[in-house]
Amino acid sequence: MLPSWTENQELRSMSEKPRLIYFNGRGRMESVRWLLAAARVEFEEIFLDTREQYVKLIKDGSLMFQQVPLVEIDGMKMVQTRAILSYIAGKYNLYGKDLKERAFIDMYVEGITDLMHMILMFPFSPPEAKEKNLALITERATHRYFPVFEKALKQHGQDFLVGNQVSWADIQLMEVILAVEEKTPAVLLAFPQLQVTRDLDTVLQYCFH
Ligand SMILES: N[C@@H](CCC(=O)N[C@@H](CS)C(=O)NCC(=O)O)C(=O)O
Repeated sequence: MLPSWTENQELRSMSEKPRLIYFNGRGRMESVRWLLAAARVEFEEIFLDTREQYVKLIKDGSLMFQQVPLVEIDGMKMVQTRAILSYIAGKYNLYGKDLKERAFIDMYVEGITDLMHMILMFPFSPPEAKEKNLALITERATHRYFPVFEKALKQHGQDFLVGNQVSWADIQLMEVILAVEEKTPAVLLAFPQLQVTRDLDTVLQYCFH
């Protein structure tokens, strides 16, 4: 007899490709896709198209908090985006060389996540709040978040934020820069360092050398 879907999950071994289970959209899974791509890890995706598929995962006990993203990796069923990302960053040497570098990566990533959260929530804004919320994203990017990264890159004198190699923070930064630019195309005009980072070649050459 063929194993059930749940049993089948348990049979997946450490050597198999990570499997990403989420809705067919960027959302909270997009950073996981970016980070795995930066680490040159191939992955599989399952898109949840129906509520039944999602409810089945809950009934199977696959979703610790009844929420996705779910990532099956190294024999684990991981939920909570931050936990998933930090596992991948740690595993693939994208999480600094010591605790202090890690602390800076964490601070940068948390700041980026706060900005990204505003972008994720934007489509759910009621029509009358859209303009105001878009203006707030641009204002926060321009005055609170991007200046921090512009200064850090300038002072550091490297193409990456922490230490002397690419990290999780650089990958998340690229993702958020592109996401804000998608909404406000001229947003990088006052940030020359970030324009360099946005140029995929600059950071990704460290990932794909
Ligand atoms: N803290 C969680 C939040 C996950 C979350 O809110 N997921 C949404 C989809 S993006 C969800 O599953 N919502 C269903 C629910 O909360 O019942 C994470 O970062 O992964």
